[in-house]
Amino acid sequence: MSTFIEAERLSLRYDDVTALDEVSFTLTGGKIYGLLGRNGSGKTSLLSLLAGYRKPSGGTVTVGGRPVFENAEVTGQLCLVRGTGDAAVSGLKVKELLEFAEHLRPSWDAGYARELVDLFELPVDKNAGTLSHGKQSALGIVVGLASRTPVTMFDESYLGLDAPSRYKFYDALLAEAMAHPRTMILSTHLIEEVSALFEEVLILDDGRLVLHDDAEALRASGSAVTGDAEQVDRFVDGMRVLGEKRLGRTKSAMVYGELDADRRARAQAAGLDLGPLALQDLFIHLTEPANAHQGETP
Ligand SMILES: Nc1ncnc2c1ncn2[C@@H]1O[C@H](COP(=O)(O)OP(=O)(O)OP(=O)(O)O)[C@@H](O)[C@H]1O
Repeated sequence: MSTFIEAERLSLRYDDVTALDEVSFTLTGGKIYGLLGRNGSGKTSLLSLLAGYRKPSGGTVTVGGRPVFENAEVTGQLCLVRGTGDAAVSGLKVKELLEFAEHLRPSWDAGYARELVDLFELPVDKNAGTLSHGKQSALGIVVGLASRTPVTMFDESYLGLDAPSRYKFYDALLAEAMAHPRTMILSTHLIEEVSALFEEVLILDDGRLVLHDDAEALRASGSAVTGDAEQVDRFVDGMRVLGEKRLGRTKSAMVYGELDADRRARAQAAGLDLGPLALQDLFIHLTEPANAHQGETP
């Protein structure tokens, strides 16, 4: 199935709350997409529309050119894992829940599911609803990965996972994306941890899409300038500074825009380090109330 995803002026309202406001984008598919946004920015709302869980209040969303809502041919190819999964309400044992997931997904890989169950040390005979928060998240991740659906979405699936388990998830996701390329969308606000996985990034703010771009291009769209605070201040004077951090006499300033050879030589002469822009800094800058809704560039 083609996983070309197209949203056209997509809106979702809950009574008087506009959760998504005329969001438009095209995802060509076969990549790992990062969906970023602060709490309440509309990430879950957008994923529920992409998964066909809800009907848009306005606009359209299609996968492979076909509308998603109430279209079983399309929704059978999609898997959305929400937060800690839906394990708590199922009343099923872990192994029964996995059998149920297998029954729903023609693309399910049972051998891979067993490997992941071992990786996350899930007790298969335990009632899924009695698992710890983190283990329920891990179960959701197993369902999402082993489903091998052409479009797989993880809505803040790291919730409750401890750091070692989160890194197991990131490693498994990357290995899976390389071995079985498919469209994966991850919503998160733990940006620094996962940003290296993203090939494209979408940032929502207050129900609007404020940025959609290639992750590499974003990292290259600016620089982190680090060194002696006075030298940094002198160097960035007149440039567009997205954010700053200071530790004692050392300062790091995130600047937007390409640095030409002359600027780079000046940085070197002043003993300053130049690194790529961190997606997290761009995210914070774009979603700060003072900077909100200013279009597709920082
Ligand atoms: N069922 C609902 N009824 C009414 N309002 C809702 C409902 N679900 C979400 N909202 C509202 O819609 C807006 C977007 O919420 P959404 O859950 O999509 O954001 P989010 O980016 O996923 O947030 P978070 O990171 O906190 O999970 C918020 O203002 C939220 O309060």
